[in-house]
Amino acid sequence: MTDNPELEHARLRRAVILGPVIIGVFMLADMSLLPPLLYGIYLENRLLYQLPVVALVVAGVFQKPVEPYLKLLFSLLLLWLSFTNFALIHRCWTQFQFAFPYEGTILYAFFCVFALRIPYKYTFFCCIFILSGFLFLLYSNAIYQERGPISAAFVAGGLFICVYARYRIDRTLQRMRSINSELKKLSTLDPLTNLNNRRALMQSSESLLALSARQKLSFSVLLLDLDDFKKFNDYFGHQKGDHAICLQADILRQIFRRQCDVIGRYGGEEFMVALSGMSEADIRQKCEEFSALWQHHAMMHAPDAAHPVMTCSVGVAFCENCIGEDLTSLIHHADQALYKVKTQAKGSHYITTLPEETAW
Ligand SMILES: Nc1nc2c(ncn2[C@@H]2O[C@H](COP(=O)(O)OP(=O)(O)OP(=O)(O)O)[C@@H](O)[C@H]2O)c(=O)[nH]1
Repeated sequence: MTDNPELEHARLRRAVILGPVIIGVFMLADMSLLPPLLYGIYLENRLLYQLPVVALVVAGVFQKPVEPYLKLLFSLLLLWLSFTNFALIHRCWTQFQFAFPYEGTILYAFFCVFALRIPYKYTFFCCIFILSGFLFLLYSNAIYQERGPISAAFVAGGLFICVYARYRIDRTLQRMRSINSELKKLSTLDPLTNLNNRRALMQSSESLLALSARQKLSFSVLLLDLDDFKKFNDYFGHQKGDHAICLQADILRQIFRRQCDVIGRYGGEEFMVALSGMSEADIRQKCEEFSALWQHHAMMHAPDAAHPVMTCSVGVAFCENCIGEDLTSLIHHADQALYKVKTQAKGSHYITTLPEETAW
């Protein structure tokens, strides 16, 4: 199982190419067993009815527009191969009283279901059709005579194994996928706020910085830290503290709405935002909107805090041209800017423009 659809598709192409090779090998084996009288109808069946369809399917697998229909295509291929095989068995019997072997039916099913990975539901319906076709063939002609019932049981058993094994494989894959996505979520999300955790935040910010440098866009790092949060926690308790942290996350989501904006929890009550392609004036406006939203919520603060309601300080490192900048140094500049706000005017913001020149 892989999450890479390109790799999966390449594997499928290799598997489907294997199909005609296997049919070719079986043709050689069949020809060595068949009475020469049957060569004509055998070759007609394989070369005129089966191989051209297999070749069409192989060609189809290499066409992008066919990709969404591959499951259906492989199911139709399985039905076609099985029923043309039944037609051959029928002709060999009615024209020459020769009981052509039926085992190929099971091999076609195994190949299409497991190598070409026809999903369980498609497999189920295909196998019902194939088994019905085989039973009809068997009981409308006395091809395998007294071995008829055991042949029917063999085909039914083979097809049942196909359906059941495919069902188990699909279920296991489904469970693995959901466990995988759960693990991915756990490894990238902060459980309290559902924002990026520090690891994911750093990764996404690094990618955004690289992209901004390539596209010659501006890049900014914002560090946001709730003011006097220790006092808030001490006065109202940790649960209320958690509530304030979640509100901070909600406010950040409301302010930084673009898909490319990276928001995450940097640690404790400190958050970080990485923005691309925004002017210094845009950033300033965002910081003001952010403070205004905290004012709007008017969350009561501890009596000994700097402000009567909860506020948040913001330190920003802004660079118009971020080619050659590295994230750690930008975070360091944002942290210094935040320190200035904390020591001089909690609840406001400070922007450090790189190369350095500062503005309140
Ligand atoms: N409730 C809660 N508190 C947290 C969490 N993470 C960190 N804290 C608290 O956040 C507080 C941070 O305190 P400080 O770093 O001293 O900062 P501060 O009190 O906000 O002071 P200034 O930053 O100078 O305004 C500590 O009391 C931590 O226990 C959390 O997930 N939940």
